[in-house]
Amino acid sequence: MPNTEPKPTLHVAVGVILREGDLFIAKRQSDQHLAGLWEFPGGKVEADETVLDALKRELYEELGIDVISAAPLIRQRHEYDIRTVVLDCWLVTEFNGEAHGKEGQPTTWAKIEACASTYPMPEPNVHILKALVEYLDQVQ
Ligand SMILES: Nc1nc2c([nH]c(=O)n2[C@H]2C[C@H](O)[C@@H](COP(=O)(O)OP(=O)(O)OP(=O)(O)O)O2)c(=O)[nH]1
Ligand SMILES: [Mg+2]
Repeated sequence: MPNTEPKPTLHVAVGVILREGDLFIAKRQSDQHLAGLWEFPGGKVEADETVLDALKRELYEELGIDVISAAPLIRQRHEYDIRTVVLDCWLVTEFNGEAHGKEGQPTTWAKIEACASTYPMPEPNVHILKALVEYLDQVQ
């Protein structure tokens, strides 16, 4: 029978964490949507939160870091078969603590060029990486 449930839209706060040219990425776990792909850490924005609040909460919960400085980079919408996501991506350039996978997820610092190739990523992340490279070209 076809699924007639309306497709949910998730608003997701996403942290593009940059340190000395490398990005901090995490592997999605086997029980998650898009399992096995590498992502920029983050998670759903709750009803009572700003995106920045959600970003800070998620990066503390997932990586144990305190965000000091972050700025909006791109908002990328993508339709999956089971859901639509609105990825509200922020560039994080200053934080306290040593980022690590607090929830047992594999993590690594990766070169920008290795993201989405050596480390396979979800489709919309290609647009996020493009926005990052364009932004860095402007400011450097
Ligand atoms: N965090 C994150 N999610 C991404 C990225 N690219 C991408 O398509 N997504 C998708 C995967 C999921 O469908 C959705 C995030 O929702 P989720 O439900 O997995 O979020 P979560 O488990 O991390 O959230 P939470 O329970 O921690 O609040 O966004 C990305 O780079 N980072
Ligand atoms: Mg998450």
